[in-house]
Amino acid sequence: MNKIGIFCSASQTIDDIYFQKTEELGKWMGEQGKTLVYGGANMGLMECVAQTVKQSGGNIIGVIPSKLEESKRVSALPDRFLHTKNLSDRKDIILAESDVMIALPGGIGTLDEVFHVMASATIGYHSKKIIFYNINGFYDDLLTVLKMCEEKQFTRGELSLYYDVANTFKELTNLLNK
Ligand SMILES: Nc1ncnc2c1ncn2[C@@H]1O[C@H](COP(=O)(O)O)[C@@H](O)[C@H]1O
Repeated sequence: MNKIGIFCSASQTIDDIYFQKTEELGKWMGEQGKTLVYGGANMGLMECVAQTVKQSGGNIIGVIPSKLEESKRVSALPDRFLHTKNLSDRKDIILAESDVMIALPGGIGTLDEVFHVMASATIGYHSKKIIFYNINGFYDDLLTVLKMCEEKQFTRGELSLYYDVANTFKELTNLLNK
């Protein structure tokens, strides 16, 4: 798993623990020579992971829609940019470029990306997984809702076919090393 897609918050005002855990992941990715594939913005956990991947020797691909390019929120860190027309094709390009994807804590943008990846897997477009990095139990409530959908048979089979959960950094790197 060399190319790792990351979906994560663009917010600057979240608790410091999310930045610390993101830095730990970015450092590991750089040291392992991994490539980060992400949304390419210079904000929040996105810029944080890109900075630490870069400092530790990894490569970075930023996938950036034209509307965001106009907004001056584009990071200077990616080694390569892939330009997209809109948010929808960006999700497909991040998916196509990544071997596996991680959901760090995030808001509506992150959740949109995660659900796009899982929904397209359920109908056979691909067989790549999302790993929820459950820092501080951030995804506990969402995971409960997914389980409830499964128990009430609103899903086609077990959703755990499409995602894994890492509650610790060790669990995350074990999944990435599989
Ligand atoms: N301003 C943005 N620039 C680039 N990418 C963005 C931006 N806002 C959202 N994204 C994408 O969505 C998530 C972050 O959204 P949150 O609502 O903060 O979770 C990130 O993975 C970007 O790909």
